[in-house]
Amino acid sequence: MMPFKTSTATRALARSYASLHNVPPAGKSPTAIVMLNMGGPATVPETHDFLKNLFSDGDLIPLPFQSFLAPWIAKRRTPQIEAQYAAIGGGSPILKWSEHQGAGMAQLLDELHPETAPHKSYVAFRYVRPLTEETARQMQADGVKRAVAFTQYPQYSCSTTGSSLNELFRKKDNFGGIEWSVIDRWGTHPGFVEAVSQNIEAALQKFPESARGDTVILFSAHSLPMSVVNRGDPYVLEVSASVAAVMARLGNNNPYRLVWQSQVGPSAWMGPQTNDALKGMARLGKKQVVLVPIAFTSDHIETLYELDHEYVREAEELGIHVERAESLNGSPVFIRALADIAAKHLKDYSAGGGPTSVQLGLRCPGCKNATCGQQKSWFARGGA
Ligand SMILES: C=CC1=C(C)c2cc3[nH]c(cc4nc(cc5[nH]c(cc1n2)c(C)c5CCC(=O)O)C(CCC(=O)O)=C4C)c(C)c3C=C
Ligand code: FES
Ligand SMILES: [Fe+2]
Repeated sequence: MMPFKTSTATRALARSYASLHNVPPAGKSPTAIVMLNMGGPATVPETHDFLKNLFSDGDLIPLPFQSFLAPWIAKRRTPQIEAQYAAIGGGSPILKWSEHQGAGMAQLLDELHPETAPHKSYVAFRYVRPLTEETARQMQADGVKRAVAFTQYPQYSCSTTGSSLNELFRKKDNFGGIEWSVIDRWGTHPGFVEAVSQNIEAALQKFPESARGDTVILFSAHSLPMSVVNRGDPYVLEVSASVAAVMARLGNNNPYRLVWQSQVGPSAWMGPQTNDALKGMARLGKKQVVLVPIAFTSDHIETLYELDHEYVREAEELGIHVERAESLNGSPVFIRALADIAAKHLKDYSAGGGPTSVQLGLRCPGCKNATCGQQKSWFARGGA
């Protein structure tokens, strides 16, 4: 234990010395902001490897005989999912949007927090390139000594952000002993809330003014298996908090519900399901709905295929007019929010704040995954 304590103390001392004496960062080594996300196949032929990596992730889907079952399930599922990526233009736009958002954020950060400039954003995906090892190689080539792991999932789930942090922990040696801190959730940040609200307002504008107040706002988030919810995963609570914050910002002028999409397989998942909720709205005589993706910051098959191709069409056949609020994608308000979140984190850290949120330290009451515990302790020591 002693070496950890010593290195944490040394880092804290160096940080407070630097902040008191305004010492510029040594050399030109950039402060890395590592944007963590799941990724998606950039082209249709990459779908199989994406699914294979996804079904091999025991933090997301623990399977018996995982290394045998994962390739088998992936192979069976590939044609159906390939067709969906083909239908949305030949691949997932997530890498394009992550690079765009990251570059905009890093540029703003140099102004907002010059003490840690230059900042450079990196993408680390969980299931497609650039995977953690590739990002680590690039960061080593750039001489990175200090990095912030910045989850791009606004709300924390052990199956998403937790999986990415576990993967960083497992691959830590590839980075060559750099100093880490973590931004693990930001689902009620005012800038994020503002960006989502503006996209909802734009969708509401598409309805005639006289009937706008009757429009139902349906927030749709990727569902979770009930086994994960009942383990004590914080995601459902945190998505609900985002919804409440957005509705408060919109003045609570419309009725709304939070519904859940994209469940996979036969087990019980969090509900109500988005498509059932739309049918329910039709049955209740509701004629206007704004559909809002709330748990993902760029377009992906769940918005472009599942929502736009399937649910919106089905709802319109039932006589409902549905407008989907745009995903955050290139929203300048959102990019500014990312920069504000990172700047505050770097400022607090320079002032002696901890490397992670207090909340990250607590494992789910039902957690049996030893890696979660090791990962949390390691990040709590700043990656030492
Ligand atoms: C916050 C978002 C997401 C949560 C929470 C989440 C949990 C979760 N997902 C699966 C299984 C699959 N997810 C798949 C695709 C997929 N998942 C998300 C987001 C969350 N998942 C997105 C954005 C995507 C699509 C990626 C893209 O298009 O860019 C898939 C693959 C597609 C399919 O086969 O249907 C699976 C499988 C589980 C089991 C889970 C919680 C434990
Ligand atoms: S599953 Fe939540 S901390 Fe391990
Ligand atoms: Fe998923």
